[in-house]
Amino acid sequence: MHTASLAFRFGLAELRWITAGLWGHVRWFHRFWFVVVMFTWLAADLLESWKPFAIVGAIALYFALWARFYPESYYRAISRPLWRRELWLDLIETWPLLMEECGLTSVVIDRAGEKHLRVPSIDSKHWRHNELVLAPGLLTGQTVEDFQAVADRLRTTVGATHIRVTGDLSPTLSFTFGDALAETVNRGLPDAGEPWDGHSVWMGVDTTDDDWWLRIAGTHTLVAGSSGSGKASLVWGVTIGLGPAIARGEAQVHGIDLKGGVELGMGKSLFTRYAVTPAEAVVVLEDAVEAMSARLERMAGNTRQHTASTDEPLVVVLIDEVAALTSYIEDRDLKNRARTAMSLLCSQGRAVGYTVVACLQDPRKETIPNRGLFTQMVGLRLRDREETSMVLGDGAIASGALCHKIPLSSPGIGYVVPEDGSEPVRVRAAFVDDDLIRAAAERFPAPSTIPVVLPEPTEKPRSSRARTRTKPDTEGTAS
Ligand SMILES: Nc1ncnc2c1ncn2[C@@H]1O[C@H](COP(=O)(O)OP(=O)(O)OP(=O)(O)O)[C@@H](O)[C@H]1O
Repeated sequence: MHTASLAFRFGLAELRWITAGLWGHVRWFHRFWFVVVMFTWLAADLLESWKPFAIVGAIALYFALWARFYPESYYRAISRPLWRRELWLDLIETWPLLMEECGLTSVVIDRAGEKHLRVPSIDSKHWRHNELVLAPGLLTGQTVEDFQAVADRLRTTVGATHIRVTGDLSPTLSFTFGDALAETVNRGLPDAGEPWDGHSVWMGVDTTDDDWWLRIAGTHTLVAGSSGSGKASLVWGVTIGLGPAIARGEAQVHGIDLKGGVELGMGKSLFTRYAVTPAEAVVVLEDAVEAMSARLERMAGNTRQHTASTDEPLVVVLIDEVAALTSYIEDRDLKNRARTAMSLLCSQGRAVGYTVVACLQDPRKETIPNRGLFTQMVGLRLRDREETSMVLGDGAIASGALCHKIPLSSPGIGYVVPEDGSEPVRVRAAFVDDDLIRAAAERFPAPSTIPVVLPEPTEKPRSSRARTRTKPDTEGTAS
């Protein structure tokens, strides 16, 4: 009895699915359902048979079953092309109105005094996953900036979730529909035997649902994001992504955690060097500068580009909350030494396999004076337009990289501006949980660690001012 009731409920659920599928088809074909019904009716009448209805019904049922049991192939073969076509037809129908409403048309008066509305043409169009990419032709006197200025109006009218307006001489409009980044992406443990290309690590997905690979070697990366924006996913994404290379000795990560070890402590064994205080951090940075200089000397005249190997590994200096080192500490000497060492690493380390990945919350010039030496920027959620501009630049904002518009509910989402200056890419970093960090630390420990040895405190030479102040005292004693 119980089994029969279960079977009945299962059958009912299936029937509901299939009916929904059939209804979906009726909706898809709503533009010409009348024609289908008329032709079927006509055929049935001519043949004096019910068979045409049965054939049309069977075809609809076939598609409904396909959608039910093979939804992915159905989506690729049927729903997506139909949806794209419908959207495109709507867009070209409303394009002149859209251009006019956004102030992108112009009026010309011919010799007879008649007014003619001129509308930017659509010179080309293609789809890239869920992105519709259009290349409108500019009217005389128009610039790409004219399109960038009304980007948000274009986006909302078209019904897209995001828009990027890029290009120097002519604009390219990329409308994103749906959000491939809406769902959290989870990171898994990399395969121990996974070969490493020596350059990049997998970090998550981009807006077209492609893999996002962050370049690490040959570039210095600054990650900026407000509190809770998901910087930890970046920090651990880089470290765990390099895990197999760390375990093989092809990469070393020197971890500097200026939150006192709260962030990096859990995966300590992944780091070849590990520092939690400003004094230790400065030792790590200065030692890295020294080793980098030695490598520079070794490479001079032999090769111009470093290749990561077990003899000469890629060294990633990973700094969480870098402002605590370059700005917030009171010890001026440490602050200046840290700034100098970071500047040297950033200006000379790229070609010889020394690279810096630094995270911070506040991207102002005062907190990170050597910001300009970072060649690759990742902007997560930021507080305002000004902060976005500081991290990614005004050009990226105009192209649609709006870090200050990333909602609080989307940690890990951000924009990357690669060092080649190409267009900003919207990305979502894969989420890393504590269990994964522990598992990675266990599976990919650094083959050797180098302890951070603080120099013995030396007595400071007394300044002339100090001497002046003590003089009356001495004199007083003498008298
Ligand atoms: N990539 C991600 N996908 C989904 N959720 C995430 C992601 N990264 C982080 N989160 C969630 O957001 C919360 C805050 O993230 P995280 O600790 O990384 O922020 P943060 O920028 O490092 O903040 P703070 O600077 O204050 O330490 C986490 O507890 C986690 O639940």
